[in-house]
Amino acid sequence: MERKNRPSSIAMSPSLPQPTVSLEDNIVTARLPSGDSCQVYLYGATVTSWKTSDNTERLFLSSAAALDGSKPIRGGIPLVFPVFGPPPKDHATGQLPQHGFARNSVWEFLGKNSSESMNAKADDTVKLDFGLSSAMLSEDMRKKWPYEFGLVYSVTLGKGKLEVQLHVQNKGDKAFDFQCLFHSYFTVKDISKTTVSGLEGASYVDKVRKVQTFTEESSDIPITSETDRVYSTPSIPPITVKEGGKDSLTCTRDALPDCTVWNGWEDKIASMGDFEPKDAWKRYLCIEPGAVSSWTKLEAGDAWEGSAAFEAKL
Ligand SMILES: O=P(O)(O)OC[C@H]1O[C@H](O)[C@H](O)[C@@H](O)[C@@H]1O
Repeated sequence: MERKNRPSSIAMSPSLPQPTVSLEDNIVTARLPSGDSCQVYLYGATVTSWKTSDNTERLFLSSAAALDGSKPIRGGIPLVFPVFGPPPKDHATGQLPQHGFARNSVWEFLGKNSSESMNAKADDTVKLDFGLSSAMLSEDMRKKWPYEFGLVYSVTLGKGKLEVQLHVQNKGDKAFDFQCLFHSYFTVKDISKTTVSGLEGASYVDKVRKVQTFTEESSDIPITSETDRVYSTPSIPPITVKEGGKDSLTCTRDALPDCTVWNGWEDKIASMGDFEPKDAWKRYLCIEPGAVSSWTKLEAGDAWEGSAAFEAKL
């Protein structure tokens, strides 16, 4: 018997606009139907751009940043692993470069995962995964840090939001210590009208005042001179950047007890060859969530995960 084409009894949901993701010239670009977008270089898995739907660039990127893989990218979100700052000479990371090797290694793009596939109504986030393992390091770097590891770095773009998450796995047969941090450079309109709240009561190491430890007394910290502080906030409250008294960005954290607040101010920025334009110290602030005030020990076979979510408010 001849079968007639009949309209399907299953109602087809109208197709929703989807996030787009492209990989071109070793740069991954993601865009949401809302207009939010981000860009990630495979070099360092460095997020170099995060734009919200109003087309506002939320990350500061130096116009003199090396984007050719010759040195870490100045601006965006360089990833610090397995050591923050100059490595202590008496530690297993002692031979590594400042801030480790993650920001100057070429990562692999592992693919995207949009929320649409899990929930047909949601088309407003896309997760980009990047991988780096010991086998991908140069021989020189493997000698300097001879541990077997696997990193998965996930960057999730949402409406007005960007979340970064690092998963660290010890794939070898000996334990290792690490530190990690998201070295995020945010744009601000005017540093003299910018304050940071959420750190009252936290202890901090002040690198400008020759590495002394203090307790933060201010509920709203103004940035009025060179600032380079590593705050330790075990209770992990949200941190808020305010501009002209209004919330412009919030940062919530998971498993990251520390946060560096850095602005090099006029003289230090003048001495940094890859930081341009020279007056841009007035228009950026680094808020760097991480786990850096002590070492995280990862036993053979164990894994660890930490994340930070940034939400644009203005
Ligand atoms: O020049 P880099 O190695 O990228 O470091 C830039 C800055 O990173 C962190 O914020 C440190 O706390 C600062 O002391 C350092 O100056």
